[in-house]
Formats: sequence, structure tokens, C-alpha cells
Amino acid sequence: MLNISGLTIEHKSTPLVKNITLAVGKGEWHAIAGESGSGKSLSSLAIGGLLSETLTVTGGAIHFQGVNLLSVSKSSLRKIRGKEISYIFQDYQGSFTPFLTIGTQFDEMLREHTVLLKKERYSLAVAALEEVGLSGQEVFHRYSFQLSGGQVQRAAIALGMILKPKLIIADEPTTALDSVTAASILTLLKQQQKKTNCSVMFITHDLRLVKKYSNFVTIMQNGEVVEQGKPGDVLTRPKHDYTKHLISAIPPLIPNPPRRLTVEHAAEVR
Ligand SMILES: Nc1ncnc2c1ncn2[C@@H]1O[C@H](COP(=O)(O)OP(=O)(O)OP(=O)(O)O)[C@@H](O)[C@H]1O
Repeated sequence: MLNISGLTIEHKSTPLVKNITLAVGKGEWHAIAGESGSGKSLSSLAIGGLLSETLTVTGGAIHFQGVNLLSVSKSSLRKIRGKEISYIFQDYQGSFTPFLTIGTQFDEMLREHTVLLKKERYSLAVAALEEVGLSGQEVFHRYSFQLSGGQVQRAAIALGMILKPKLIIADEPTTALDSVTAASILTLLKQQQKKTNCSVMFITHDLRLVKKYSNFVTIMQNGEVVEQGKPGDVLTRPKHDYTKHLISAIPPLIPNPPRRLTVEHAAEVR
């Protein structure tokens, strides 16, 4: 499905992503984890040709369904983006512009990639919004700043999946949300993924989310891949010191659980 090999990205001759290689299989939820600045976002932006002009890809290839995305024209890449590969970003600034209604942005996407009539585009957008648990007609006419963070991300998933892409790149899609909303968003993404059997590239710094949702994980540090494998292996038997460090930094769910209280509570329950 997606094969990144030897990808190197530089800023003024300084390498920021260094010779990384990873593969995302069909229907796989592949997490890319690592601390801030490790190169996760740049690597994912390079796939869709979304790197800023100050950055240069100086090496490697990104094969998507057999085509090297680094050698296709900008207009072909625009067609692939949205229809075959879609992005879900951290917040509305990434997924939706605040200057247009949600509906206008759905309509633009459908106009660019389909031959549907206006009425059909409207029906499809409303149905897609309903599918992610939103009130379709209402949300269609709203601006992103008139929605909660969770609603924006539901709408972003609806937009990201409306054309049934083969690959969804979700870059920290729940970082700006509380943990309950975040869990519902990731569950929704997982359900949608199962329905279409698309692949997900999931960028996160939260190893708890890696464990819960992904089938494969790539750990990055300072622009390099340091470890890859199944989360069950990488998180329980990490080989690299950096992975060990990341695991040791996971905050416990209950810091210093009150022992006496737990015992008393257990007695109460009994
Ligand atoms: N446009 C840019 N120009 C120069 N350097 C950049 C640019 N964008 C990112 N960088 C640098 O590249 C490195 C990797 O950034 P990247 O955004 O990929 O990290 P990340 O792992 O996604 O971090 P985060 O989790 O904070 O999003 C960082 O050191 C960052 O400062």
C-alpha cells in the first residue's frame, strides 16, 4: 500500500528526517510515535506533497500503490490527495478553514473529485456527517468555530472518509481533546476504518494510544526510525534505549494509588 524508503528531508542542508524507511499495509493501523520534533509530521506531510517550500526532500522514495509520489506532478498529487489519501489534523485550523462553512468545504471536496450534481453533493455530505453522529443539516451550515473540538474532529473524519480513501493520515487527531472525547473520536475512526478496510497512519506521542489502537508501530527520534514492530512486542520488550525511555515516561493512570482506600473499597464492593 505505502512504502517509504530512505526518505530524507532537509532545511537549508540540515537533515530533519534522515533516511527513514517504513511500510503501511492494507487495512493496517500504523502508529508513528516519538517525542515532539522527532520528524513524525514532516514525514507524513511529505507523503501528500504538503511540505513547506523551505523544506526539500533530498533522498528516498514514497511509493503509494506502486507509484512514487515524489515524482508525480503537483496536479496529480492533488487528485490523489483527498480521493486516495486524506489527512485529519489536530485541530480545525488543519482540517477546516474558519472562513468557510463546513458544508462549503465538503462541497468543494466533492466538486473537485466527483461529477455529482449540487443536490447529490449536499445529500452525500449530510449523510456523511450523520454517519459520524452529527446532526448533518445543522452542521453543514455551521463554521468550524461554532462547533466543539469533538464535533470538529467528527466532521473531519466524515470529510476525510467521504471519498473512501485507501489511506488516512491522522496527525495527533485527539491531542486538543479531553480524554473521553478523544477515546470516542478514535473509536469512531477505528469503526470507519473497519467499514472501508483503509489503512491508517496515526501520528502520536501517546504510547497508550499506540497500544490500544495500532497493529504496527514505528518509533522515531531526532528524524530517524529507531525501532519498528508490533506494539505488543515493541512496548513489552523494547530493544532501543529511546523506546525504553518513552515507555518509562508514560504517566500512570492513577499516580500513587491510595492503597488503604483501595483495600477498603474492595471490602465495600464485596
Ligand atoms: N518548515 C520548517 N522549517 C524548518 N524546520 C522545520 C520546519 N517544520 C518542522 N521543522 C523542524 O523539523 C523537526 C521535525 O518536526 P516535526 O514537526 O516533523 O516533528 P514532530 O515529531 O511531528 O513533532 P510534534 O509532535 O511536536 O508535532 C523539528 O525540529 C522542527 O522544528
